[in-house]
Amino acid sequence: MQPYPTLFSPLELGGLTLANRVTMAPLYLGYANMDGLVNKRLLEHYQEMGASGAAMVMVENASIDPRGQGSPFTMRIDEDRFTQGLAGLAAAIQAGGAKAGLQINHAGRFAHGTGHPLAPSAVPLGEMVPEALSAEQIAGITQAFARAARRVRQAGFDLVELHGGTGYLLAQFLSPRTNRRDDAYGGSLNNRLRFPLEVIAAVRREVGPDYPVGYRFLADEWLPDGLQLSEALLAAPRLAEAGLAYLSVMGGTYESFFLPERKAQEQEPGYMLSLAAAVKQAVQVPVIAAGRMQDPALAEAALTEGKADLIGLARVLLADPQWVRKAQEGRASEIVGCEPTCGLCFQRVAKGQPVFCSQWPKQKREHFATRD
Ligand SMILES: Cc1cc2nc3c(=O)[nH]c(=O)nc-3n(C[C@H](O)[C@H](O)[C@H](O)COP(=O)(O)O)c2cc1C
Repeated sequence: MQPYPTLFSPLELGGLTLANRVTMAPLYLGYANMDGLVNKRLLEHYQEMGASGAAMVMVENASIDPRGQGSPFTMRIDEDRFTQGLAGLAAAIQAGGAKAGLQINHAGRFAHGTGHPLAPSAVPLGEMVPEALSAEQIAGITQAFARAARRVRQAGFDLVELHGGTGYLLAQFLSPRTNRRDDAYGGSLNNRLRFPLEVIAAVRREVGPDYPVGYRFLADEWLPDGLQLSEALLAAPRLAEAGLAYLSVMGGTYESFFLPERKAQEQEPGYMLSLAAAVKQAVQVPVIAAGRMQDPALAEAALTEGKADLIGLARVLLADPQWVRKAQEGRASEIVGCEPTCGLCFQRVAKGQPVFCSQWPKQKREHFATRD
């Protein structure tokens, strides 16, 4: 008998039929070269993820604007010339049987590079003071999101996801901490929602009414003066009703991840599940819960208890690409776990090195460890 019947039951998501409730959550790995193009390493990795048995694979964030690129090794989707390579990535995932999605992003104040990053307001980040966006620049970025979403569709992906998590630009507008504007884009929650809602509307116009648009949603910044869950629960239905296929819930930003109390929390199984459960109560669309959903029994319970509709696996699936098959075949005890105290993937991202997992066999680690 199937030990996790709900986990392996199908789900309708924005018009797509997913074979089960497992999705690969986006995981930036720094595999692109500085040209932002899809390369062999990316194809190889995502082909493996597409064949993992997960019903959907959401490819890590790709940059919609050179001034919004998270790192020099982030994939780009800000010009038509990137579409062809991305089409290969979509096909590689779909060849394994999974639905393929691509996450698109503007990193705002967390963008890398020289000069001033752009942000809703000039709120310092350490020594760096970002440049507050003008209304014209906001309109330009909104259009860049829409054009990027069109390229996602043209590349053959089944859906697009807007990155409103990790404290990137969409989240920066929603946050009372990073959005101190006194125009129509700042102040009240209504005003702080304006930019994300305009982006969703522009993307919808560009991709059409039937193409699924998902949203990575930061439900709590986990910072005293940041966006709190109580306010996020008012924002979530507004975003969802603007035409989203789902909300993929997360907590924390680059400014909270490394606080000692948050580090301990991040090592707990299902550490973002309570956020997903709260958001699920507030919206009508499906909700994805990620965050050390290592144990298939925990994933099954999250679904049967109505805390989430889909389970997102990021490091969990990276550590063991056989997770889905092992769970499905009653071999959960054989799953190779992501080690909670390891942090190697974060460390390599921070150093600009391509990520490998400490749990991988030596040959695979060496294969992915060096840039072409
Ligand atoms: C190295 C690394 C890169 C990540 N990159 C992204 C990303 O590009 N987009 C995103 O929405 N989340 C990203 N995340 C967050 C994951 O999607 C996920 O929410 C989180 O890692 C918890 O799930 P897990 O315990 O299965 O890894 C990243 C996380 C890590 C550790």
